[in-house]
Amino acid sequence: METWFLFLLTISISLLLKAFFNLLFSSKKLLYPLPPSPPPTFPFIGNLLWIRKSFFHIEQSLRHHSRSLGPIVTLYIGRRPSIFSYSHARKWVLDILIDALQQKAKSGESVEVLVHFRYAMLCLLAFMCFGDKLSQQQIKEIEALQRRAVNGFGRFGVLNFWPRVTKILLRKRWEQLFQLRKEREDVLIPLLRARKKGKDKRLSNKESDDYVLAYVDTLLDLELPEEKRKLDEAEMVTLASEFINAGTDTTSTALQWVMANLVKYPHIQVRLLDEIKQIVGDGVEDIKEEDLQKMPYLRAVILEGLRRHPPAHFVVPHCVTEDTILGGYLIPKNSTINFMVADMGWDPKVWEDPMAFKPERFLGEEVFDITGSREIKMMPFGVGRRICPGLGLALLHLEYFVANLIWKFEWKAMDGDEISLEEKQEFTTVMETPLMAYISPRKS
Ligand code: HEM
Repeated sequence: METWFLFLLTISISLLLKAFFNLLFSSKKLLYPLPPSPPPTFPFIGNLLWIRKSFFHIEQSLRHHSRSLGPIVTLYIGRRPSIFSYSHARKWVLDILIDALQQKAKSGESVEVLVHFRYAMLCLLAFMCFGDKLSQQQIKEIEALQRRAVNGFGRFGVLNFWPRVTKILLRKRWEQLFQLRKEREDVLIPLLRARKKGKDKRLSNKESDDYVLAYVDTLLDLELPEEKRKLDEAEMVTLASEFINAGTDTTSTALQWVMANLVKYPHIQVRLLDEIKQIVGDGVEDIKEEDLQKMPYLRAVILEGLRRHPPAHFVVPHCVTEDTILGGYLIPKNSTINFMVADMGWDPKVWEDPMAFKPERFLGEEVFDITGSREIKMMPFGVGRRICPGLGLALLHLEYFVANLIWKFEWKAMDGDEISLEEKQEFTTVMETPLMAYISPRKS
């Protein structure tokens, strides 16, 4: 009798709970549109992609149906005759950066460089994305949104799991997520519409030097091949902000690490300056992009920076598409895997004295293959078909800004200050103690 009673009690409680959850789900306040459930075949990665979709509002599963931002960015970058096409934008951003640093140099104060690097990269990527020089106010708005999104990665990450449950238990967090998305649309949709409106006028001006093909131009033209439809505004906002986010923090973090090492090891700074001087001679104002290719030591400094301090210690999670044996272990189909990017670059079996900053290890007969297509000794941009599509752009930006920063200023640590290379995990792996440097204009 007692068992029978317990059984009935359990059933009743379950039904009550079910009714309660149903009520909650149908309550107006909680009515956020959930995208379709995660695809069944990829239990974990499916959830990850699904949450990205819900976060970024790509309801029509851009990524799942073999579309992804990576190929779209590659498509975009590939459509320009060369990445050098944005030279004037880079020069514009370089001037903004140099002006800001010059102010600081005049005041004699030390500079927290990351703030300036981030702002400069954001101006540049926003220009490439929307095709226009945005005002300081617009850049600040995008920056604030970006910081909130990036900082929210950890907080919102938990919503990957059991979304139906977290919708009840972490209701506030879901609200914040959707609020963030709305604010982002409020800022970016007007930029998108302005670009769309000016399209015909721009196309009639296609042959002029001022013409630029912006990332959003390609999104406006794009038709999803499987679904035979154009992207909607929310999807474009998602992709535009992912373009900006993916390129800003990574590049400015890498730039900070390289500059920190050049401050810490003045002999490397001097050697780099000598190389630049040898190529461009005295008295030139800026280092031009076409000069960069003649500077092997500069390339070596950048590569050593990326080896020793890769901004991403992991890649985006990948999924095994078939059972695979690796190092004697079976990795079952559909497992989520990742790669220890930083540890690969620090492997003493591959790199001599791996924790030391020695750019000369990259000076040799052969040009180092950072894509890992011959052998993988390090992979700061990932490898294979999901390799970072911004790789070429990132290397160009790093070389261009480092060369000009060293050409224009002497960089020193604060008196008696030891530059600490301790790391801290944010969206990227940044310096725990941000670089504070004294800079003084070089006498040409
Ligand atoms: C120093 C700078 C950069 C570093 C270290 C870096 C690194 C990476 C890494 C490790 C990945 C993951 C690759 C994988 O999952 O296998 C990635 C993906 C990506 N990166 Fe970069 N990146 C940088 C700059 C850029 C720039 C400038 C852009 C574009 C403007 C960009 C756009 C992307 C995109 C769109 C993806 C996703 C690719 C996909 O889903 O297939 N990145 N990046």
